Amino acid sequence: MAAAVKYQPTRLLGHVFAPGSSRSFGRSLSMPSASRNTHHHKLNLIHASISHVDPTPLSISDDSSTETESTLILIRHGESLWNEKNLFTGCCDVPLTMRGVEEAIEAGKRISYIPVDVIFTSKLIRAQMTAMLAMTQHHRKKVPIIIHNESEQAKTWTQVYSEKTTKQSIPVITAWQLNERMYGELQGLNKEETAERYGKEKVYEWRRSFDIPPPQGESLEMCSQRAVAYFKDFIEPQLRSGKHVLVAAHGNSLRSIIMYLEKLNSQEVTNLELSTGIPLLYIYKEGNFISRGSPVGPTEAGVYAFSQSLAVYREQLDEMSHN
Ligand SMILES: O=C(O)[C@H](O)COP(=O)(O)O
Repeated sequence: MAAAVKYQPTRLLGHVFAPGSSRSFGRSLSMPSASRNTHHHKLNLIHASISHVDPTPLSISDDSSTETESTLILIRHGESLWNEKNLFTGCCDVPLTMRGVEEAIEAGKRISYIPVDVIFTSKLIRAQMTAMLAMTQHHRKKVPIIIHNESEQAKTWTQVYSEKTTKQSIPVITAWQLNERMYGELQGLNKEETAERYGKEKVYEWRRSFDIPPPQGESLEMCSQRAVAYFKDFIEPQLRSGKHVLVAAHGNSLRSIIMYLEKLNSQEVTNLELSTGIPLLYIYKEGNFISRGSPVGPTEAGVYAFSQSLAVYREQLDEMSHN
């Protein structure tokens, strides 16, 4: 008999996608075989940098089986200074505004009781700031620490020599493959002026279509070829091993990943919009991704009780904070 948990199911608010029940996908996600040495080398480096991390125990013990499930949280960065100026940003590296900082902290509150064992983010400061600010709100109080594997010296000079400290840390992996899509000759241009110059339809096509790139830039399809490949090769294996993952990235690199997770077609992804700083929650179980919309608040029971193991984890944190 499943253990009774304090947090009872309530309907999740703020579904980002079509309202209604969660959508799980029967497709078993097999990790593509990696042939390139650099790829294996990078995979080993990631495994090495987080192998010490024991997945936060989240297992359901019930009559039928002890199934392990893991959580995936996706967050688009908070508002950036160029978002505020309505400029195309792409791969330009600009920081958050104060509002973006507040959005990141609010996002952190909303996921503050959901387990995070490893964080993936892009090479761009607005996504890295969002990840680090969000984690200041987490009740587990582990320290996110950016992993530097870019050279042998970087690895040596950033070595942590305390097992206890290592166990109290969350590795943060930065990857250019998660960068925002490169907006080419639109980067730095004002979106409204660009629409006046090229026409609203053309700019909408560049911004939201799947396979039409902006001038000298990436289409969403081109972006997904790097972002989704990275997700499959480096992030999915972590989920499969039971680790709970937070990905802090960008509007389009995340749209391409969600297109993969939700099996959206090129028309559906055109209609997919991601707000800045809103966390999206998925449960990964037996190779399937179950979309759970966006947690509205840290106390929202629905986030924890729709998956009993999350509810148990929530209670463990409550007990930790009372001890
Ligand atoms: O790169 C940008 O300008 C924004 O991050 C996303 O822009 P978009 O909403 O036009 O894709």
